[in-house]
Amino acid sequence: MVAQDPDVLYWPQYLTPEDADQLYEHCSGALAWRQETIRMFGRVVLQPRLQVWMGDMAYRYSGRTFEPTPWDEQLTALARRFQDELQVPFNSVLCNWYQSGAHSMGWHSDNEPELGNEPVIVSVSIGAARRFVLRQRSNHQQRLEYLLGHGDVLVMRGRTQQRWEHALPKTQKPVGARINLTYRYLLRSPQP
Ligand SMILES: O=C(O)CCC(=O)C(=O)O
Ligand SMILES: [Fe+2]
Repeated sequence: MVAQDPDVLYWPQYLTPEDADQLYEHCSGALAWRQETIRMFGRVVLQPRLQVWMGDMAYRYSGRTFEPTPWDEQLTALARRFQDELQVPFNSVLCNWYQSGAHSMGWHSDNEPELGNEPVIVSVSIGAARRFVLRQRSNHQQRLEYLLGHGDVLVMRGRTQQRWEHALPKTQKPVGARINLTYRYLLRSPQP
């Protein structure tokens, strides 16, 4: 079998609009959202989004360690659904809240060593639709783009994190708020 490159599954409206509405209400109200700082080129800057790291272990990226908040019941139920669907375990979820078009996520790969070689990352989108873009590391002209809407799920797996980067670009257009949940499996806690 030829390996998919990138290996991306896209399941539009995986959640019904009603379930997605309910999940949005729940997440926006019940999670302990924070606007975190990270170190970028030696400077400490606020991230252009709110975040919650949830799960069994701490997570380390961009020079910071994030201690987890305990599992939420609804987000645990979703993790079980994805485990059944994809036959791989998930023990963490990074929640991102983009409150306007000015909130974004820059180019990166989810390639921290704790995620292992070929991580399976499941991304759930709720709220306003936003562009999600992938580009090949070795050729930035090679791109793939999805408009991730309310209830959509996108899965990245195989060598996608090794060979591709992804981003959620800012937009000047007036857009509503969007919450994104990315389920991951951490092999171990980060090494100090
Ligand atoms: O918001 C998104 O769709 C992307 C989130 C993402 O790439 C991440 O959390 O690593
Ligand atoms: Fe990512």
